[in-house]
Amino acid sequence: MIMLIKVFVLLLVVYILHNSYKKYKKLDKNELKGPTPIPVLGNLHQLSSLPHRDLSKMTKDYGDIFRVWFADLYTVVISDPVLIRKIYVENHESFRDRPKIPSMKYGTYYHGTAASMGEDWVRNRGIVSSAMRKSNIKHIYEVINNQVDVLMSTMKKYEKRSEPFEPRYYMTKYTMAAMFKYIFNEDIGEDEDIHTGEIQKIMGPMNQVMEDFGTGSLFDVLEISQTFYLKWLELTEKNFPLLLKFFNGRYEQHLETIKPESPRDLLDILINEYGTNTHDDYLNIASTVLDFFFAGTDTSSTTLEYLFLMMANYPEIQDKVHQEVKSYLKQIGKDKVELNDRQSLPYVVAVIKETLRFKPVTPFGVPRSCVNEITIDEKYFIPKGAQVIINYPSIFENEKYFKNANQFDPSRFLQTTTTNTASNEESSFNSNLAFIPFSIGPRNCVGMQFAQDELFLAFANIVLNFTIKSVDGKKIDETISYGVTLKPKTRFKVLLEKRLI
Ligand code: HEM
Repeated sequence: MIMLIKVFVLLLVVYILHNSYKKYKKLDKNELKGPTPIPVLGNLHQLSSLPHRDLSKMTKDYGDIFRVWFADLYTVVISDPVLIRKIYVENHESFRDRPKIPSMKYGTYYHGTAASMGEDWVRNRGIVSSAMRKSNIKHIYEVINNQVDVLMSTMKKYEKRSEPFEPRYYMTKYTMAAMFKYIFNEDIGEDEDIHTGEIQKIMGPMNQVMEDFGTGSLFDVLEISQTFYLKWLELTEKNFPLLLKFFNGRYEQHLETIKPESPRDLLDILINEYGTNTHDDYLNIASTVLDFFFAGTDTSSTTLEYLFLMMANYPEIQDKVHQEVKSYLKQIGKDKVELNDRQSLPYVVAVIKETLRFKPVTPFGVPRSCVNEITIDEKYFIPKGAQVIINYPSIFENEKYFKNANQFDPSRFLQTTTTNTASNEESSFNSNLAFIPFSIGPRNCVGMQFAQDELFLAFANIVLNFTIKSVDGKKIDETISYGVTLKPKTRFKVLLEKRLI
């Protein structure tokens, strides 16, 4: 027994020595600065329940680009838009991959859009971008527009009954129903309960997956446990199989009824583009569909939830939005906002942008990985395999780019100075070079346009029709809680009053 303990202690000492050597050895003369790590945990012990805040504080000590150790994962944190451009745009090829950690691998095995790597990603991204173009703007618009009608009808019922309305529930339903229609050509009834109907079949397991390993697990970033953790997920994790089962039902139905020459929805287009010959084709289609649900529902619905919160807390801004929409529609003789009205409603767009800035939903976006060692600007060395994350809240709170950054002030987006080098689609939205909620470069958010359309149509029509007020006449708590998305800590309700159009 004593012998056994001795062997164990010896192994532990060797492990800690080896682990420390890895963390303390000098990598390069241009090595990034960062807080001193401890063996095994690295800097994890320095992170609280709001890690983006802790990393923002570290920016003050170590600069706009620094390194932290998430246990054994060397991580580069960037908080400066100029550096992000150098990395994500000018050196895109060196940073286009995702970290090879169990939670990224499990489930999709690096298939689809969000988790694939290298040339596979180039092909997948090409297919999904082309599929989105083929499903054409008019179709996407119709999908979203119909969901706005359903939403307005529901909200009117709440308003008539003077019953408090819960934005989180209905904004989830709105973005989920839009996704169901866009991907499966499937209608979600106005009366369907998201906790018991079709939506729940995907949302339940999806939320559980995000809760279980979406925000990272120690086993994910400890080298010694990675193989075991992946195996453990494969053997015990129950939600991803449920997601695949849900997808399979739709996939089989589509295969039986598809007419390749007239695709009905995104799934038909993906089947046409990938084909159905190999298991890889199947995994790419399944993963792409699940990526859209994971990346494209909670992000948009949480932003809409924040829009309700901000409108209730800033009634004068809400009135200004209403006035802009109302007087414009009066001029052109309409009673509903459509997508082609966007150019004529700059304040509506400014309020959406300011909400994305003031309450960013993705604290770190989706992490990237460095493919080959590289030195940026001849002074920032990034080793091969390093994880790279953007600290979005830190950029959006930077006074250098956003004056009076701690104030909710949509008017900052009315004075536009285009000083960036982004693509046309990006630069028309990112009028301030630091305003990059959808990331930048070739691997930015593929659903950026979809999200903007969803937000614009819902928000403009809501504020046109209703006054949003807090239930008790006081300000609603603006505190956030950390997760895959940053959400309002309190699940709030609002009162809706009818506006005279
Ligand atoms: C407010 C809403 C949204 C925000 C703030 C947002 C933000 C982001 C960010 C920051 C990334 C990471 C990009 C990178 O690696 O640099 C991303 C990726 C992605 N987003 Fe969005 N997103 C939103 C809505 C959507 C929607 C509606 C969809 C689908 C229709 C979508 C689909 C995706 C996909 C598939 C990726 C992975 C892209 C790739 O790896 O090539 N997102 N998003």
